[in-house]
Amino acid sequence: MESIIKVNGIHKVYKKRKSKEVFTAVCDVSFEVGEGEIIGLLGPNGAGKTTTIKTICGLLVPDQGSVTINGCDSVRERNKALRHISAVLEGNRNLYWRLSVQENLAYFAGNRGVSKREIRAKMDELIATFRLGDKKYELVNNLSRGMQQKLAIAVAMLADTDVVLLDEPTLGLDVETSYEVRDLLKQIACEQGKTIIISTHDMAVVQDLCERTVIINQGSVITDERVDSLLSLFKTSAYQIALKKMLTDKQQELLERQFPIHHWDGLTLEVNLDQERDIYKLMDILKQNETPIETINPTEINFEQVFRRLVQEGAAS
Ligand SMILES: Nc1ncnc2c1ncn2[C@@H]1O[C@H](COP(=O)(O)OP(=O)(O)OP(=O)(O)O)[C@@H](O)[C@H]1O
Repeated sequence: MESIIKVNGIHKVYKKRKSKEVFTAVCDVSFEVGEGEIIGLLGPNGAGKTTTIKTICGLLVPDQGSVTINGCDSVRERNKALRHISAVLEGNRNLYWRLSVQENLAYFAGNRGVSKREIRAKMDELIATFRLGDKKYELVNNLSRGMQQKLAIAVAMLADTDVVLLDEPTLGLDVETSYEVRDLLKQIACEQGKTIIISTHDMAVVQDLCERTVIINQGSVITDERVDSLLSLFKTSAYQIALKKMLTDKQQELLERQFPIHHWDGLTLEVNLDQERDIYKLMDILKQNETPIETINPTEINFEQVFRRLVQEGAAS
């Protein structure tokens, strides 16, 4: 697959104006994205996701390294590179709140070079796709956060670029709207073959939409893997154990020190184990503590657990 985005060892340092302190936000980040690929850019708060996205879309200039979009350098050939990109940064803030849905679309269509002949058809198509028909004349200010977010994504689709960058597209949305936005993104990705980078904390978005994930922690890439391989890598090692009696705090602490227990719920605990033999070790400890096991079941691991584990391992190494 041809790579349309190449991020080559980018490094970004922020300098605080007053104290002159420097802070390395991103350090030697490299990854590539193939044409039509959807990747999830993940990481805990402050990991460097937004800095990476802003560097890709030319809003920040890296201190070292480079980004190329379709072979164009994002600094030296900025305008040429940016022609390929649309971005939704910080959600609905890129909209005019005192204009209606339709007026926003018309304004941004003109702004992004959609020809006068095409504007009407393009607006109608996006209003239908994003199910904004009954809000067409509503001021953005009066829309719900979910509607505003849908409009922000629709605006990003106006220019019909090959690459779409989405920073936290489902942030602050209720479950239902989050599903709807996910479905719309899936539709756009499948039907239009766009290359999409989604920066998010929402693991369901990654599991549902992305083929691959680049995980950043403390400014560096810790994983660049297909989502399905990450899931199967950890699959067999997740267990749910139901106990017949509660553990004392001390026993619980002892177990937590030895095993990556990610969930306690009264008599049930969920644990991810590196090797099958660790389950016997854990059973042994429970037996020594005279805590009988009611049931023990391998569980289907979800992407959230995979992510947490990778970040914890990264922090520990
Ligand atoms: N303009 C700035 N000046 C100084 N430090 C900054 C600036 N912007 C970001 N940082 C710092 O750089 C680090 C990376 O920030 P960034 O916004 O890229 O992280 P993020 O992964 O997007 O975080 P979040 O998920 O919380 O949005 C953070 O520690 C942040 O405080």
